[in-house]
Order: sequence, then C-alpha cells, then structure tokens
Amino acid sequence: MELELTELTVRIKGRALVDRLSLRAGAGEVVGLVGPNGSGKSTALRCVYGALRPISGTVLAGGEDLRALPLRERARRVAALTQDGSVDLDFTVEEVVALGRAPHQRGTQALSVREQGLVRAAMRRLDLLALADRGVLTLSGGERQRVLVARALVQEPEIIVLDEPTNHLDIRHQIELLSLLRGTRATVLVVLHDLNLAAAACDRIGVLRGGALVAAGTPREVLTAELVADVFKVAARIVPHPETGGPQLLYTLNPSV
Ligand SMILES: Nc1ncnc2c1ncn2[C@@H]1O[C@H](COP(=O)(O)OP(=O)(O)OP(=O)(O)O)[C@@H](O)[C@H]1O
Repeated sequence: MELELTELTVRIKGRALVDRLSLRAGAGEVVGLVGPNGSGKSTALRCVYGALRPISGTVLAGGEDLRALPLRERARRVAALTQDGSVDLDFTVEEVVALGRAPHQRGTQALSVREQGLVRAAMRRLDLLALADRGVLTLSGGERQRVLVARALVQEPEIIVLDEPTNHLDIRHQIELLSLLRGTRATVLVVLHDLNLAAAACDRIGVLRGGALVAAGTPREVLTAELVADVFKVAARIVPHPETGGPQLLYTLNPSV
C-alpha cells in the first residue's frame, strides 16, 4: 500500500520541527529517513502513526487520509516501532508478540490456529523462540527491541514505520532486521542513523535537515560526499560495495576533536 506524506508541517512555539515535508513510499518499497540529531525525523514519523497532528499537510495510506480512518482501521494498516515503544507490564515475550493481533480481534477472543502460527513464525524470524516464556521486563534492550518488531509483524500491517529500529541491536540482529524489512511485502518507512545500513537496506532515502527535505532519491543518488559533508558535517569517502555496487561510506577519525 502506498504511503504519501504531502507538505507535512509541524510547528511548536513558532518553530517548524517539520517543514513542508513531502515524501512518497510506493507499495512494498523500503524508504529511509536520515538526518542529523534534531532534524525532525521522529516528529515526521509521529505524524504518520498518529501520535502527533501536523498543523498542515496530509498523510495518505493507499490514497486515504490516515487521520480520517477509525483507530482500529488505522492500526490494521500501519504498525509503528517507536523510540518510546517500551513495554511496562510484565507479560511474557509470547504474550507481547500476540498483542500484535489486537487490531484484528473482537473483544477477548482467543487467537485462531492461523494467528498462533503467525506468532510462532514471527518469534522464529526474530530469534525469540528460546525466550517465549520469559517476562519482557527481564530482557536486554536488544531482545526487547526484537519482541517489538515481532509484534509489529504479527499485526500484518500494510505499512510499517520504524524509528531507529537497529538501536540496541548487535550487528547480526541489525542485519537480520533490515534483511527482514526488505523481505516483507509491507511498505516500510524507517529512520536510520547508520548511513551504510541505510544504503544497503533502502530503495530510496530522504534526507532531513532542520525539518526540511534536502535530498531524496536512490542511495547512490543521495549519499554523495558533498551531501554528507554539507548535511552531517563529516568528511566521508564513498566507495562502491564490492558485491552490490551500492554506496558505502568510509570515515576517518579526527584526533584533534
Ligand atoms: N514537544 C516538543 N517541544 C519542543 N521541541 C520539540 C518537541 N519535540 C521535538 N522537539 C524538537 O524538535 C526537533 C526535532 O526533533 P526530532 O525528535 O523529530 O528529531 P530527530 O531527527 O528524530 O532527532 P534524533 O536523531 O536525535 O532522534 C528537535 O530540535 C527537538 O528538540
């Protein structure tokens, strides 16, 4: 399902945190949102999953204004993995993953056999089967993050938005998560800080600075040494990945900082 942000603006106390942002993710595309700290990435995502109301602009999912949809319908279409997606109650891993079915259920009905299969499959994909009966409050940060990703998959959304989902994950699980996002049929909008992972995982990338989109296109079009120096204030050499040909950034530490 296509996701389209049009002229999205969020203003707080006269300051535009997001400034006329227009960005489109075609059905099944993985689109990355990158930018320095405070550039408005999380704020833009909050508008998509409905936690924040922009002062102007629209978020269309499959051509329909998300804000006009009933909450349940919105939850069926869009799954969000947020920065503040903590789990406060001491449910087990399996119970939290199963909560992903909530938007599809009526009342307190038990999960169907198919739904139980979805929960098991998501736990398997996120390497959680061995933790199924553990209380989520006892998990490490990375394990908990994987539980939240599994819950989002179980929701079977058309669109997944994720705010720095690789936070807390070791390198194996970062790569597995991004591979999984590439493998899902859902449309993905993902905020990433690691530009090399963004280059590898995304069909297209949007770059935010001061709330405004300053570049958008394929990783190869967007991730140039000039843009990285201009937006991130970092000198990087861009080399082609030996297997994929995609851009990879090499940095040199600056000992005088
Ligand atoms: N409720 C608020 N009131 C005032 N300023 C806010 C509020 N929420 C966010 N901001 C400011 O808006 C700007 C954008 O914040 P946002 O969290 O969207 O940035 P980000 O690009 O996701 O940053 P990071 O990479 O650090 O996660 C920041 O300067 C932030 O301090």
